[in-house]
Amino acid sequence: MADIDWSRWTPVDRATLVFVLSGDDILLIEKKRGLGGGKVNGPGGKVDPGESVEQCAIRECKEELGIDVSELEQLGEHRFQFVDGYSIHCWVFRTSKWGGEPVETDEAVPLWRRTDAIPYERMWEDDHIWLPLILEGKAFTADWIFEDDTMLDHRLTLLAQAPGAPTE
Ligand SMILES: CNc1ncnc2c1ncn2[C@@H]1O[C@H](COP(=O)(O)OP(=O)(O)OP(=O)(O)O)[C@@H](O)[C@H]1O
Repeated sequence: MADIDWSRWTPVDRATLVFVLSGDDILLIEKKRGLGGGKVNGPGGKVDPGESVEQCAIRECKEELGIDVSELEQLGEHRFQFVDGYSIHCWVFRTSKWGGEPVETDEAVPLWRRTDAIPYERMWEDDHIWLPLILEGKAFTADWIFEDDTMLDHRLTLLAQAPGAPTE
């Protein structure tokens, strides 16, 4: 963390991640392409110009899985810095309200898993550190440094309430 001034940090991209919870189950995706292609993650993607993070979360769930999510709870905030210069500010939501049946699309394959059997070995290296907090409904902000797929450093802070909307 030493050589990054997080107070002046501005991301190249903003993005979202959404976790749909249903009883003991969580809805994940096998991402087919783009950043993290081949990995398991939640549905999500880059925020379009003029769009709020919540609007992005709803749109990405529709595009990637064909479902309509609502009552999104914004719980987490990630600042991912890659050593090649790329960076992404990611907003994490959870919900137990959705409509429709998840279907495979050009971007993703739906994957229901029990929350006690999340396939962390197929996910980004950071996920096992913070996804348990999302399951518990705990709010957090976290900073991460990655070199390609390898996590070099991180700092995670639990919050008393959800992180606010992006300011940049
Ligand atoms: C480094 N450690 C990481 N750990 C967990 N999740 C990570 C992540 N790094 C990126 N992510 C997520 O991966 C998605 C990529 O999004 P993104 O680049 O938009 O890909 P996508 O192919 O959908 O692009 P388009 O929006 O279609 O352009 C997006 O949800 C983003 O938050």
